[in-house]
Amino acid sequence: MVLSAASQHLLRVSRPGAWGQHLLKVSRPGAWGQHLLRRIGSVYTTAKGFQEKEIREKLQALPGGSIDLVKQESGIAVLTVNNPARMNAFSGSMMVELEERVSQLEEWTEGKGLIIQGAAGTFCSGSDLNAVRAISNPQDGMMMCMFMQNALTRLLRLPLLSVALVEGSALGGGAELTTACDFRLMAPGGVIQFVHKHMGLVPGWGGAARLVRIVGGQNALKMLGGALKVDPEMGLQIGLADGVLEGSLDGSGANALLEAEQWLGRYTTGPAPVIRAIKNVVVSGRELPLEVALSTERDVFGTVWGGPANLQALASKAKHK
Ligand SMILES: CC[C@H](C(=O)O)C(=O)SCCNC(=O)CCNC(=O)[C@H](O)C(C)(C)COP(=O)(O)OP(=O)(O)OC[C@H]1O[C@@H](n2cnc3c(N)ncnc32)[C@H](O)[C@@H]1OP(=O)(O)O
Repeated sequence: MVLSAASQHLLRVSRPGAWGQHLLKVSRPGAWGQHLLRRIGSVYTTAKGFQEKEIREKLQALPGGSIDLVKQESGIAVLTVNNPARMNAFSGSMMVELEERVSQLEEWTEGKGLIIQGAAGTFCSGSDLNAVRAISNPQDGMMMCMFMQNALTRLLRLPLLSVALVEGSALGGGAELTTACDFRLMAPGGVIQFVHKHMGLVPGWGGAARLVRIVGGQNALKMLGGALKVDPEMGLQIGLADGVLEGSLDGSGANALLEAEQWLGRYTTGPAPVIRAIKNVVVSGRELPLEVALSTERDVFGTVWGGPANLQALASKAKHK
């Protein structure tokens, strides 16, 4: 089997066994998520021609809106794409803020889940077209593309179970953002649409690569080639949507967010180290070559075997003579 350069790199970086010694020294299972991210690292680095400092400064100079993050005691964080005057389109500074929020979440060792929503009852209409015009030259466009691919890849790799709560429109880069979550929940009337063809584009934030892995090549081709408007019914049918919400009775987003938290709660109830370990073994199974994934799974197993949750479960299930 011919391994890609990336897989060969991964095998070198994470040769089976090497992680075992290192990970067994890792005291806090939560730290494992950071370890995995560090060892796999960002997709693009300076060594690969990515001039992060320069593009970050250029994006920062394109203001508007915000990316708001609330980390709750429950272990579920809520990230809000907040630019309602522009249908929550991403300004340049919002792209920088997204990366900063991902960094905060990478350091949040008590976290178990993440819900991403848009402000004012709509999700996100992609890049702010005004910002896009300001960086429409090839060099800046490629750097923005790499900046967002790095941020969204790290988002999907977080040791948190993540949900995109799609109310209203998720268009272009907004559609791509939904694919950087583990799950998508759609509210009645919600639409996910890869409008890139209408812009003379293809996805650039990694949305095509992730979409193929979610819905398969044929469905991805139809969605991109036809710029299909995926509603909740179609989303369920093709596997893009993992659930459809009852919807807000009063039109506010509050009920939808509560519904999404209740849905996510089915999968995040339990000790944070165990929930985070579950996401980590799925990330490695999803992204790493089999033998590396197996040894990674063993290493993660080693961080919870005999841990507080395991010992407590054993004690409670011990057969009392
Ligand atoms: C790799 C990602 C890719 C890239 O970076 O190249 C992109 O994401 S490109 C952007 C792709 N997104 C779009 O093409 C969506 C553009 N917006 C729309 O189609 C509509 O606005 C829609 C369907 C989201 C909402 O339509 P509606 O009629 O309900 O509202 P308006 O169109 O009147 O929008 C209200 C207000 O928001 C402004 N707006 C909406 N989307 C954007 C955007 N992406 N960039 C900048 N501004 C946006 C719109 O201009 C209106 O502003 P106003 O000042 O009131 O005219």
